Amino acid sequence: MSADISGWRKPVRTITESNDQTGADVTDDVEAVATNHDTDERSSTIDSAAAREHPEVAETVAKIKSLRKTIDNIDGAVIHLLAERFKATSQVGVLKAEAGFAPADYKREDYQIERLQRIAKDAGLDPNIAEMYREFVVTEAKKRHKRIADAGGDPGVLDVFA
Ligand SMILES: O=C(O)C(=O)C[C@]1(C(=O)O)C=C[C@@H](O)C=C1
Repeated sequence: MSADISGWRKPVRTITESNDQTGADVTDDVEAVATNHDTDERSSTIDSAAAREHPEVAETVAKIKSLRKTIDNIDGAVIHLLAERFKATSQVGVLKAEAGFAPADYKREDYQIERLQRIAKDAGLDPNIAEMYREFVVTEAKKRHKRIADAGGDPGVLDVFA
């Protein structure tokens, strides 16, 4: 069974391109600023074509493209780290199910919250982002613990267990 990720995608979007922006900032002067009318979110495709068509922003496009390489490297590393984290928590889920422990351990979670808040502040990261991350991974880990327990400790119920 493969994971159903359809819920993670944005629903069908009605996007219209607008070339008649009147605002003062650079993006408004650049063509192909599209607006998603479901969310009112504006979007600009920043690529080589944009740089060719708008030489006045070519330097900015080049800087963004360079930063995107770093962003892609970081995203790849984060996915690898998440894979290792979920492999470890799934093993914890099996051990908990076998021993009859509940999926959650709130004392452990309190320690994790305090620790990650401290690390985030030291690292110059908004602690709210650290908490959003923690809440996401721990909630998902507990859902998997429950699925394993409901299957009598069999991790085979998970889509991926390595
Ligand atoms: O450490 C545990 O007991 C786990 O089950 C792992 C984990 C986590 O994802 O870090 C998940 C659920 C618990 O409430 C606490 C922590």
